[in-house]
Parts: sequence; C-alpha cells; structure tokens
Amino acid sequence: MVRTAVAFCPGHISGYFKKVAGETPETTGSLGAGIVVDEGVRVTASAADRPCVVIRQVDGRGRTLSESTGAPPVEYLMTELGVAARVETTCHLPIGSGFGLSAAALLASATALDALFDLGLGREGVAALAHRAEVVHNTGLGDVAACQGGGVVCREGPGTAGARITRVMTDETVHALSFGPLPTPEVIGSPEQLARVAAAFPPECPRDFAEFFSFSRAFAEKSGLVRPEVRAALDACDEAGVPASMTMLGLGVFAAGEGAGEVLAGFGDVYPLSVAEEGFRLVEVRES
Ligand SMILES: Nc1ncnc2c1ncn2[C@@H]1O[C@H](COP(=O)(O)OP(=O)(O)O)[C@@H](O)[C@H]1O
Ligand SMILES: CC(C)(COP(=O)(O)O)[C@@H](O)C(=O)O
Repeated sequence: MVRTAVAFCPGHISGYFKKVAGETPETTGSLGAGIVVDEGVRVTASAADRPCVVIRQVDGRGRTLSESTGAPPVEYLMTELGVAARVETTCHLPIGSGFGLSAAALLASATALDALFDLGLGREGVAALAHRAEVVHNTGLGDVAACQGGGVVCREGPGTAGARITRVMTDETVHALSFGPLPTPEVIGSPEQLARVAAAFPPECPRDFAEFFSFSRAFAEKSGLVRPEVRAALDACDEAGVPASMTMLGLGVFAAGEGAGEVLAGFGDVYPLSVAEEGFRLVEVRES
C-alpha cells in the first residue's frame, strides 16, 4: 500500500510591502497588503528513500507544460522535519512572477508532509515552518502569513505568530498578466532596493478593494520597480479607467473591474482569478 497526502495552497499577489528584519526568521517578515487568489500550488507527497521534489507547470486544462526537479526551500522542510518523501508540486500560474508560489509550495508541502508522517504540527506549526523556510531562502517575506487564510489581506506585523492580520472578502475578479520573473532574492537581498521600497510603503491598511489598488499603485510608482513592459500595460489601464498595479515581485500587472481583462489581453495571456475564500489546506490522504 502506498500512502499519498494531497494539499493545496492559494497564491498571493502582493500589492505593497516593507521588510521587517528581526533577530530570527520567526520575527523577520514584512508588513503590507495583497490578494490571496484561488489559483496556487497543489502538492502530492508519498514516502521515499530520499527527498525528491518535482515541479510541474500545467496549462489551463491541466496538461503538463514543463517539469523540473529540485527546490531548495521545499527540500529544507524535509531536512528540518527529518523525513524523506517524493513531493510533486503542480501550478498553472508562472513561478517567480509575484504570485507567491514559493510560499504556496511550502505551505502545501508542509501540510502534506505533516499528514503523511503524522507529525502533529497543526496549522500553526505548518505555517511557522513554511515561513522559516521562505525567509531562510530569501524567496519571500509575507506570503506565508497571507496564505493562512483568504481575502484581500493586510499584515500589520511580521511572521505568522501573533502578527495582526485583517482580511476583507470580495467576489471581485482580478485579472493578472506576467511578462516574466523578477527573482525575489535579487530585490529583497539588495539594501538599496529595500530602502526605496521602505520609503514607498503606505503605512495604513486599505479600507476597501479600491483603496487597496490606489495604495498599491502609489507604492509601485515610488518603489522604482516598474519596468517598460509593465509601464505600457499600466498606462493602457489608466487610459481605460481600470484600477491596476504591479505584481510584487514579478514583471506583471494585476487589474480589476470592468474592462480589466480586455485591456490586459492586448499585452499577453491573462489569468482571471477569484479572491480565495480560504488559505492552505489538506485535500486528502489516500492509500492505493
Ligand atoms: N510551484 C513550486 N514548486 C516548488 N518550488 C517552488 C514553486 N514555486 C517556487 N518555488 C521555489 O521558490 C523559488 C522561487 O521563488 P520566488 O522567486 O519567490 O517565486 P514566487 O514569486 O513564485 O514566490 C524557486 O526557485 C523554487 O525553489
Ligand atoms: C513581495 C514579497 C517580498 C515577495 O513575493 P513573491 O515574489 O510573490 O514571492 C512578499 O513575500 C511580501 O512580503 O509581500
């Protein structure tokens, strides 16, 4: 009999953020706001002789587009837990493009490993471990905290333990577009970039969806991260009166409201996304 654990975690589009450098990974993270989206990473895990991670990118119909092996942050989870498994991650959204997929892969993997090996970590233990892996590898700061639940989320403290996190639910559709990756470690590992980002940070939580967009856009403009292709798409949204900003940290744009999908379609493949109602979760444990 082979035991397989399946878990899912939604992605997170960060609209704005500010790094908080604590003494430990637990107290390190970011403040900021973003949208937890219904697409993310699905993980299947089964015991193996040695740790192995397979990353699969699929199209809208679930057909495999590419497959690669090895993901240091996910392997770190297994080292820390002292377990060995074959972990397969599947996602449709592009990796490295500001959709928080490293955090989603970590939360879904830790959830699946917890169930597979009966480790008793629970939601808080899973989130704490995933956050540590993310911070240690510089692949993100606030996405794990955000993906503990759904909604338009504002984080007023770093990390997953005790930070004030508020969520606003909405049935709006968000349209997102990616021109390619913007490697997270390059930005959050650079003191100059972080200083600009910190100076651009709006210190309040947005009251509603519209304010989330205006705060995000003001941040994007001041952050110095907008590149020409992103600028062209933002300009087109402005002309059409569509609220839009840049996916942090990726070379992409997200927009909402009437006409958002049509305007972005002029620039590439658009992902229509719903705001997620809940965060990471175990899907099933099956024996076959
Ligand atoms: N779907 C995934 N499955 C496994 N590992 C992933 C996945 N997405 C990201 N990662 C890990 O995170 C690293 C990229 O992190 P990052 O640039 O922060 O991506 P993102 O912006 O999508 O969160 C990858 O090199 C890989 O190690
Ligand atoms: C913006 C970012 C630092 C990285 O996000 P991503 O590239 O999606 O991993 C995020 O973790 C945050 O703190 O808001």
